[in-house]
Amino acid sequence: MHTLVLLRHGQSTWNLENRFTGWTDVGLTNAGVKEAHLAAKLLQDDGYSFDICYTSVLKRAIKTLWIVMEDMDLMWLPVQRTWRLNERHYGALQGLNKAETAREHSEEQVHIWRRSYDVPPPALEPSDPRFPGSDPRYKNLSDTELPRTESLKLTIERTLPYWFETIVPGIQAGKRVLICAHGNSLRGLVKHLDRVSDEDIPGLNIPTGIPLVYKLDANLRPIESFYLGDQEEISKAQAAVASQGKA
Ligand SMILES: O=C(O)[C@@H](CO)OP(=O)(O)O
Repeated sequence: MHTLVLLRHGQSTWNLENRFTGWTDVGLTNAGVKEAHLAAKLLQDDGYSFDICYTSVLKRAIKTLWIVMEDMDLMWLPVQRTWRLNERHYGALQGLNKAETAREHSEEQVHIWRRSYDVPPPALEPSDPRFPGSDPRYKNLSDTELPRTESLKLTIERTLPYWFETIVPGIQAGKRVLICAHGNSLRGLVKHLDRVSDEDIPGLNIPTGIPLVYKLDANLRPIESFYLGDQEEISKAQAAVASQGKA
């Protein structure tokens, strides 16, 4: 049996301001830092440890991972950063307040943009400063890889190749893996692991800073999965994420 832990970064400044974030590289709030410390404690108290960590190239996930590694005295572990674990690119919605957007375009429309499987938000123009084309961290991406917007489907299409080519061989070789990433890049991974249907995926919300443990069989099929911590608080945190798109 293999153990895999998924962790969404702690609360970011734009989570707090309820803004569509996507590839915008915002930092953690003090509450987000606390969440990362608590995640480390939950992992340590239950005896988890890791051999390798994966994260995105966005500082809210990297910083969360650093805190967890430091608290667990695992700062020596190898860390691989990849744009393929970045948050889904939110296109022209990046920076807008979710509740204001719901008031302007309706809650139904915002729910479709946030949670539908294959409807991408409005795309950015390449001349838009939010387009990642001139950011040095993405200089090796091809024109087709550089997103102007992403649905969950498109996010999964760039995340899963990394999962299969890089992460899976490590797990199969017996490595205990921690993936510290984002709400929607992790929703894509959970959709794949749990075979969640396109119809059911809108109902899946991943809270910030709470370790999600998967026990996987030899074929990497889930035997069980569970969040660490107070289950009532976790349900509340999931409901709070779902309601961020209310007017
Ligand atoms: O804004 C975002 O990038 C994501 C995660 O914070 O939001 P949502 O939960 O609305 O997909």
